Amino acid sequence: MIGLYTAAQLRPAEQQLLAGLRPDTLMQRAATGLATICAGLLGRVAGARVVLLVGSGDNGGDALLAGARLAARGAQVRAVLLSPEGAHAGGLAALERAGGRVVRGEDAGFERADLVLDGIVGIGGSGPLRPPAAELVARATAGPGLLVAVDVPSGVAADTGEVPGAAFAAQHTITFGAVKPGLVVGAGRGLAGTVHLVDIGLGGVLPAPDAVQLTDADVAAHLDAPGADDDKYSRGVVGVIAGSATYPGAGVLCTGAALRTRPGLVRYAGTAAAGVTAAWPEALVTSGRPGDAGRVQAWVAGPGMGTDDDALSVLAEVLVTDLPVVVDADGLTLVSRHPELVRDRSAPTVLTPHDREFARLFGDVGPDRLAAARRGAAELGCTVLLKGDATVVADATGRTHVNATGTPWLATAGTGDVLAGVLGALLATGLPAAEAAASAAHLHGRAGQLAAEHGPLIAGDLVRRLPETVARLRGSVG
Ligand SMILES: NC(=O)C1=CN([C@@H]2O[C@H](COP(=O)(O)OP(=O)(O)OC[C@H]3O[C@@H](n4cnc5c(N)ncnc54)[C@H](OP(=O)(O)O)[C@@H]3O)[C@@H](O)[C@H]2O)[C@@H](O)CC1
Ligand SMILES: [K+]
Repeated sequence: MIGLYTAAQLRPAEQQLLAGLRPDTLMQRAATGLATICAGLLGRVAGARVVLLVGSGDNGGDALLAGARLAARGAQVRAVLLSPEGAHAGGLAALERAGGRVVRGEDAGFERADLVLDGIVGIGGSGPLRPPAAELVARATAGPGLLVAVDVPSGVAADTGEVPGAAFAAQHTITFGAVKPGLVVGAGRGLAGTVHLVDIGLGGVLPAPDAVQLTDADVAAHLDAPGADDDKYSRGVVGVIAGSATYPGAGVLCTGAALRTRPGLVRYAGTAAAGVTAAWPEALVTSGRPGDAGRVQAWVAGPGMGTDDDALSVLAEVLVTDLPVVVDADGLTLVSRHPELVRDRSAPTVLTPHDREFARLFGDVGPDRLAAARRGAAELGCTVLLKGDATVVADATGRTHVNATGTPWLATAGTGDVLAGVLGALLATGLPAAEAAASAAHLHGRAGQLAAEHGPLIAGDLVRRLPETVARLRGSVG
């Protein structure tokens, strides 16, 4: 698991660690890591042209100290100071001792730079990047140099990923102590590039993280192979309510995804029964009501089920049970009209909205996607899986996951139906709702990445690739 930490969590941890150390120890560690990674990115340091963008806080100090190390190895380092009187004195002295130069913006030589290091603002930033900084960023990023952000790309809110104005669009972000949420979620994710974490020794003093990202190993732990004592019932039976006689596709995809994730038993109830059974003879189907389907351990309800009164009564029948339920797509539209169906439940419910569905349920998502998912989960006492470039899962206690897998190719019809089926299969095994939802998002993203290796993908490709995805995840942990 990778912990994500806000500035308010990091600062006291840094102070606690510093209590037993020389005051500049952490900055020196940060700068050493920064210079080492920049050197690796440059390949050849001697003669490389490096430009530093330097704000007046410690973020600028990091850039200056790393620049000094690169200059000492023969790089031609120029520093542009946004506020000459405020620049970090120790960093400036070190840079000049190593042969680096302070220049005006117009003399920076951005057009010939090999690497631009953004030390304008880090976790101390607030609000949109001010005009002088924004203008410098625009000029620096128009050149050919590799764009590397120190700790956080300037203009990105470290805690949330909000980007309220201009920002440094980094190809790499070298971050210190812990990954910040803003590097992996929301608009900030798209500006951070590849994130490199430099250990500055905070490990023993960090509190519980603000949010976490699952790794392949975390998810593989939930995908164990059947044991000798397992039968088709003990693996968790999923019930699927999706699709219709006219549009059976959602039922076919959702049922297939559930079968391909945990091939135990999948029951289908609804008017797409004939289409589902034609595609998946392994599923047990009924064209009747959910109550006619037989016993299940979890329900998935919603994809393509419609939003009329019949659909509402079917959804209500499932939501009054004391079983875990995933509500997706049309089911979410119905819940937005009847939130009490979810609020009154005591068994776990997972809602899986995209932004427009979320807005109908809880109001606009806004720029802080972590806060939005938590707000929705608290409001209805459920787990919210907010789909996006980086899907966010929050439960009613505020525990939050940010998904780390996926590909833009997943933005195609039917992939949500597949995710719902995967999630239902994991929920039916008895996993807590938040773990099931976060693991499903991870697995779905990995299936998308695998399918995309073979060219443009459609939702059915995800279903086909699920067994291999599961095998790879399990294989990755030996
Ligand atoms: N703490 C530690 O132990 C360690 C910390 N480390 C490093 O320190 C960094 C945090 O340093 P920090 O606290 O000095 O804040 P920082 O990010 O440099 O920002 C302050 C500057 O930004 C400016 N500014 C603000 N908003 C702005 C805007 N919208 N647009 C433009 N400017 C804006 C603000 O200007 P002012 O408001 O003062 O005029 C001030 O100049 C952290 O990210 C990491 O890199 C590492 O070395 C590891 C050890
Ligand atoms: K920065």
